[in-house]
Amino acid sequence: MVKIAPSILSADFCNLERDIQRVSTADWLHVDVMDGMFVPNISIGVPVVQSIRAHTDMFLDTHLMVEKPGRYVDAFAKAGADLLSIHLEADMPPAIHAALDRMEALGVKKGIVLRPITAAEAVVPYLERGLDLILVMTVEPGFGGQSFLADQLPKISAIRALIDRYCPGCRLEVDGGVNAKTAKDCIAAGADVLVAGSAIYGATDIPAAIAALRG
Ligand SMILES: O=C(CO)[C@H](O)[C@H](O)COP(=O)(O)O
Repeated sequence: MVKIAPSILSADFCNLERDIQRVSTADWLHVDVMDGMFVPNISIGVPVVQSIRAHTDMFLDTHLMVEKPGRYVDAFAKAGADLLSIHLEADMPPAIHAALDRMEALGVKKGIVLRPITAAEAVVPYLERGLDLILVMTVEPGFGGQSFLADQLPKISAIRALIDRYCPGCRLEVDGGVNAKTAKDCIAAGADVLVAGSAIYGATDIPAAIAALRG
């Protein structure tokens, strides 16, 4: 069953509670945290996640686009994130493993993320530790509203094969430029969680847009 995760990066931050309610037919809420260092944009941080948690029961799928993400695992877990995903490019492998260990200790679900430049094989050292999610970026992280990078589809297929073999139960998420058309390609390649910002918040009929993404 494919899960749809609207990205609140495309919401109106002055009306965030309203915009979260508007996507209540979706499965997860995707929260993009950007530090202005790992990516050239700054979005939201711990206090906003804490406020969101107080206003919704939706699963908070929290994507940390920050350098040295291990520094923030405790704070986001305490704020109420259900899942934290961290970029493999954001620190050295021992520090990534330590951050994942910490998520496990805190009882928060754990994920890893790949920028478009990072090869599928980079996930291999993490597979047997029982990840909850692998996120493949299909745009350069940092901004919503970009075009889907179709050259990432073979990577999605390759990671699907690795998950099926070594990490069953791990979700495979795609983020960036996902719309009703590209969603079909992502699902065909093996994705089972789709993040979408513009395609959902830019639609006049949001429940219909969410249904269209499900296929
Ligand atoms: O992580 C992101 C950007 O770094 C966003 O979640 C992503 O780009 C979603 O926006 P859109 O669907 O408009 O492409």
